Amino acid sequence: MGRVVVIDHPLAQAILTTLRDKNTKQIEFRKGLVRLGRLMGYEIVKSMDIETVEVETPLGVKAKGVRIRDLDHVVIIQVLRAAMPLVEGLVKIFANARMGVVSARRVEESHKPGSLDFDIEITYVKVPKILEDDILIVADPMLATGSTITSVLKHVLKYGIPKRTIIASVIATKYGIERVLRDYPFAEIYTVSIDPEINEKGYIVPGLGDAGDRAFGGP
Ligand SMILES: O=P(O)(O)OC[C@H]1O[C@H](OP(=O)(O)OP(=O)(O)O)[C@H](O)[C@@H]1O
Ligand SMILES: O=c1cc[nH]c(=O)[nH]1
Ligand SMILES: [Mg+2]
Repeated sequence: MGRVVVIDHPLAQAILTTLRDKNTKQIEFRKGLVRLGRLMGYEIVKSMDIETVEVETPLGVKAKGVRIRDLDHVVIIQVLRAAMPLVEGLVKIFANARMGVVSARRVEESHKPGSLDFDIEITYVKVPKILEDDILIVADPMLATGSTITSVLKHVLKYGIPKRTIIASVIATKYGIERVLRDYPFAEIYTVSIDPEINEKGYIVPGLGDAGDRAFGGP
């Protein structure tokens, strides 16, 4: 069942503020995305099923604890290229995840007057088999028009239907979210902010600029 989670933890909001700042340089920008990936991982874990277990400590006594079974069933897909640092953070939490990549590009020339949407060129897809117990996390820091993520999901879900489908984004828009949930009503969108606008070039406003260019130093 679809839902939207805005991570309002002050640390996440502070890191996002650094990312938005035009004076933040490449290395700090990438580090910020890594840190947000880790925080997003914590937030996603909060929604996972937990079972109670018992272990024996070196003192020979029993201690009650928990096990998060879902941690063994995570599949992470990174959308090249801007998702790479975000995924570096996510795998610190989901160390055992099976992983895949999709290379997607917004075709800037496809932007038509009167429509926000872009055609998406997908040039490489490598996705592991997705099983019914899996939690699928598709990472892409920017969810602007939703053109990219809807195209990516179309490809990825051919590899199997998971128990949950999570989009891990940093900034989303209302337009993009509605588009994703219209096509994939079961999707769960995690984000740090929902920004109010998309400009005529398809950039989120106020946004943070071009995430790929800022993380990797140019187009
Ligand atoms: O919701 P949308 O309107 O589709 O926009 C979001 C996409 O735009 C950017 O990709 P871009 O094509 O710039 O590739 P890059 O990550 O390599 O820079 C970003 O990384 C998202 O994938
Ligand atoms: O604002 C935006 C929109 C899409 N992709 C980006 O990198 N930034
Ligand atoms: Mg880009």
